[in-house]
Amino acid sequence: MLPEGVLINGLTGEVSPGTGKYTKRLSELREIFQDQTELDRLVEVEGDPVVYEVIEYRKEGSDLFFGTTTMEPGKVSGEFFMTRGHFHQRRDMGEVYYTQSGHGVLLLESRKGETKVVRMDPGVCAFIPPDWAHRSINVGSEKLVFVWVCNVDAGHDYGDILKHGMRKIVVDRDGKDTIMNNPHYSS
Ligand SMILES: O=P(O)(O)OC[C@H]1O[C@](O)(CO)[C@@H](O)[C@@H]1O
Ligand SMILES: [Fe+2]
Repeated sequence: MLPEGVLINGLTGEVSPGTGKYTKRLSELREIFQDQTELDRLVEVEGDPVVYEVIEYRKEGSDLFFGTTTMEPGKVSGEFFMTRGHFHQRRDMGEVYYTQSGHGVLLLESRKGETKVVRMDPGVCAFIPPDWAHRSINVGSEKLVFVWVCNVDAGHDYGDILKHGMRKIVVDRDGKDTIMNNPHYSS
């Protein structure tokens, strides 16, 4: 394993050299949005738009890996495009998100049910403590691009968020991103 400088384009999220990538489209995120009828309509009319793309840089044998998440702007009945959201399988491992461009909200929730919000504006480096669920939301009108750094063993635990939702949602109210209680949250 040798050191290496990796070029990250803060406007497009391109990683050179990257070692893997995936894309999430709206139809794959159906369960996490409030208005699924409107989501189905958007998928039909807009041809299943991309919501976010993740590109990673990972080296076999390293304890750390990093990458970019690039989120498209968009809404479903006023609810902004967001990631699935997850806890880490390893409860002792956190993460770092460093925003490069665009504007977002990082929604965090502890196991005890505390909610925190960190604004994702260019230059903000967000600390995600171990055992806090995290979801990023693009509240702007351009791409939201951020770099994340994590332990390779952290893993993703999507189960709890998928089953119960998060306690808060982020919606457009009169042109302003607004944090509201999730009417569909189930404890
Ligand atoms: O894995 P999710 O919740 O769909 O969100 C994707 C984001 O989370 C990560 O898994 C990093 O924790 C990245 O791949 C990306 O920032
Ligand atoms: Fe994570």
